[in-house]
Amino acid sequence: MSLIRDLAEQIIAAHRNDELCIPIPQFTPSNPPPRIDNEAATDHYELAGALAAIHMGFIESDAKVLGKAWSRMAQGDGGFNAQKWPNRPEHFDLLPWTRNMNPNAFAECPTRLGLYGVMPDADWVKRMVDAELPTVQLRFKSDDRSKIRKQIKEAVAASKDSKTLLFINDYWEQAIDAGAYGVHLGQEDIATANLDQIRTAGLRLGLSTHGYAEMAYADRFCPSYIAMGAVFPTNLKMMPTAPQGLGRLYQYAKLMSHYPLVAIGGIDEGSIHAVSKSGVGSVAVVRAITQAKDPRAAIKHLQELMQ
Ligand SMILES: Cc1ncc(COP(=O)(O)OP(=O)(O)O)c(N)n1
Ligand SMILES: Cc1ncsc1CCOP(=O)(O)O
Ligand SMILES: [Mg+2]
Repeated sequence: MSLIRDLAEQIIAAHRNDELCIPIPQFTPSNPPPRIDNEAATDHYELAGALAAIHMGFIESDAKVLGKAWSRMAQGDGGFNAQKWPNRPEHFDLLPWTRNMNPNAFAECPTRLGLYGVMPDADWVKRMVDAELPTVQLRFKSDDRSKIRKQIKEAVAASKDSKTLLFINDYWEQAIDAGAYGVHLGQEDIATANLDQIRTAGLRLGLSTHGYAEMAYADRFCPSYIAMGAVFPTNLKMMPTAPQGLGRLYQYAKLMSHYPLVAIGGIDEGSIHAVSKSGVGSVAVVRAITQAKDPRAAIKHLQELMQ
């Protein structure tokens, strides 16, 4: 175990200043780190990579995926180098083929979806279409099926013959019926949605991810875009992981650069420039638009800052 600990310490030391670590509670005998050596790990690098990741504040599922990535990277390079960080699709065993060669790929969408407004109702969607926002999502939450249908119908009508691409959050069946451009689903939503139906209907599919394990899982579906977040704290949604921060976002964007990417969560005028520099082609915001004194002016400013 001491060799593994030594390798893990080298990784942590090499990446201390990369903004990949997020604060985690101090591990103590009564609060021990998750065990990462209890499965059939194939080599020291896998265990060391996972151990380092746990101590850098990655959740257990991400640490396991990272451990395997460290192992593949060391094998591919013919040796271990703590200064590197796994960031290539083959390190994470992502699909080897391109979208064009994958019969199960979802319909393509632009690589750069630009400023992406996630809006609470169809009236907000209309305002965004009028402001010529390139991408908008209707994220209307309700248990009332007729209200949902009406909201989706209005939002689709507003975006028809416009410059705006409209994604519908969650309600994939109604989105197909209404002829929306695309659907956005979270990881839990994938379990219950009929993805074949969405694909066959030709709708684009965006998937949420919150870390390495979810990105690797999302890749199996070859969605139209992958959303990554929350980058910063947000009070609009309970997130399954801590805010990921810019350091991780930059690594995620490098790894998934063959997909159209969307960054989301707590992004505002103060951060959108740095977020865009990660390489994502789109930045999704809620409050930066809906809580702005002048939403149109905010959109213009946010778009300028994204350049
Ligand atoms: C662009 C974008 N990214 C992430 C989400 C969140 O989706 P999900 O995890 O399914 O959560 P809900 O939005 O359904 O509460 C999103 N909507 N859009
Ligand atoms: C829907 C959603 N999914 C991840 S973060 C988020 C909300 C983002 O809202 P804001 O941009 O106001 O932080
Ligand atoms: Mg959802």
